[in-house]
Amino acid sequence: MFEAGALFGFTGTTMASLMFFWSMYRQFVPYQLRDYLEKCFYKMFGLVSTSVHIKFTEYTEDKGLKKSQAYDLIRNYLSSKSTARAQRLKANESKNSKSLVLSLDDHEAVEDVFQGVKVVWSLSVWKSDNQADSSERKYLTLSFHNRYREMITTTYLDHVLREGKEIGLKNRERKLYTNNSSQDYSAWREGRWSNVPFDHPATFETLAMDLEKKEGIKKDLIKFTKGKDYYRKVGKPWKRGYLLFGPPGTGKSTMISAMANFLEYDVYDLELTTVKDNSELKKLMLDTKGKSIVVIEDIDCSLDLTGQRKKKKEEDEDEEDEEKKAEKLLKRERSERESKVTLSGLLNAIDGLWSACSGEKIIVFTTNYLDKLDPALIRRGRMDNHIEMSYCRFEAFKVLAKNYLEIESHDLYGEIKRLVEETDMSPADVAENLMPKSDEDDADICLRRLVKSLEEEKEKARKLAEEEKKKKAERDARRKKKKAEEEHKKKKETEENGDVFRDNGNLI
Ligand SMILES: Nc1ncnc2c1ncn2[C@@H]1O[C@H](COP(=O)(O)OP(=O)(O)OP(=O)(O)O)[C@@H](O)[C@H]1O
Ligand SMILES: [Mg+2]
Repeated sequence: MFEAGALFGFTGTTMASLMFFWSMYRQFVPYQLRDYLEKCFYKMFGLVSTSVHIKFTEYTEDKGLKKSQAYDLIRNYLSSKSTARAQRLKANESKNSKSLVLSLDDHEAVEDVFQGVKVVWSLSVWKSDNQADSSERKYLTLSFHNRYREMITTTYLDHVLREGKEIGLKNRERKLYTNNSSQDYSAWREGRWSNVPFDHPATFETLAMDLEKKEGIKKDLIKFTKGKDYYRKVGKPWKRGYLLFGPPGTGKSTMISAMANFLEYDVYDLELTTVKDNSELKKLMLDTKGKSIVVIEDIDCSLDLTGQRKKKKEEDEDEEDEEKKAEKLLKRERSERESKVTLSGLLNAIDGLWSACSGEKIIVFTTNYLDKLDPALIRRGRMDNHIEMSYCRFEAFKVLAKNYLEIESHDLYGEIKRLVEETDMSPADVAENLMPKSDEDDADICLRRLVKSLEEEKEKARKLAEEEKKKKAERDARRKKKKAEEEHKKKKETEENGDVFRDNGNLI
């Protein structure tokens, strides 16, 4: 009835009276009676009516009783419309119990306007007449004027489903997936992945790094998320690869969380060493959903991905001490025993992911040593954006000071600026110094602690450089001596051979 009034575009006092009548009717007439009356009304009204009704049931009955995806998407779409316009709403807790989600109450209707055309959505509940059967089925009815049949059944419904999907993705509880089975005691299993709610607090605002670089990354990410049509136009899958490299504690993992929070994506943390073989890896990759970041951390340590290249390099490093060599060999043997994933398997899995999945996806590799990686793995097209996470410089320090001490300037800033520019200290270490250790620790104490720490670090680096220089000189001297000995030996051998030749000559 209300639907009919709205659809026919009654205005002014007619509409006001109708609205009053409608709210009285809704308040005082029980819904069982209302359902009956409305059915009769529609039957009678249908004979002369020019309105069209489309029913969307909560469950589809074709393959057993299966939840209808379209119904869920429409409910998502209607949630915001209902909050703004419906008279009776239902409040539910969100999945992460952090907020309330309002939606259309049963037996309630809400109006929507699309391209100037009014439509009405109503939510009804069907209950079985059979006393023994207590089940109830919900359904949504879309009502509109027949004149707009074409537009509503195509453009409008497409719009509703698309928006519903977007809203659903936005409201969903984001997840951190892992393939590492040893960590999943409290996690839910979903196919090959287990998951826990993703609740990392890192954001780009709290990430300490060069501001220009940070803005560049944000812009790149925004461009990527809006690039659906562009990627289609240039014939590329809608994916982007990031390689984050830099020393430990410079914020590579923090950056991944900031990216996920910025884009509102899920995170798949792929532990390569626990993947059995190449085909398992491919299945894992294909099992990931859209709007997600697939992460492989410390890719240089995960597997012997550099193969022959690395072995050759090791042979060249004749100065490397035995202990280190044995440790590396043990590590490689262990990873070979645990996993049979190869470099080409990884490349294929990434390319499979690139081409076979729908929806936008980002893959991130992190490493402490860029030069240890095979060029094929990090070439543009696979890893489109190479981002260096560096030691804490003044810009990054200011962000950390703001985060940890809530200050934007201080007398010590000048000294700190000089020190951080000439000392390599990771943001993790700077942050540790800035963190108050007791209630008495104010900004002044924390900054002085940082200055002291930076000075110590500087001194340590100076001593280390001196030692390195000394070691290098010794190494050079050893090499020179070895070379001279070899040359001397060679010369001696040539002379001896010459003597034998002369002796032989004499004999002849
Ligand atoms: N750039 C940064 N901005 C803000 N906090 C940072 C930054 N870098 C490090 N931190 C702090 O230091 C901690 C360790 O950083 P993170 O784990 O991101 O380093 P990483 O580069 O991934 O190190 P690794 O190479 O050892 O994995 C973080 O929890 C965070 O608190
Ligand atoms: Mg890390």
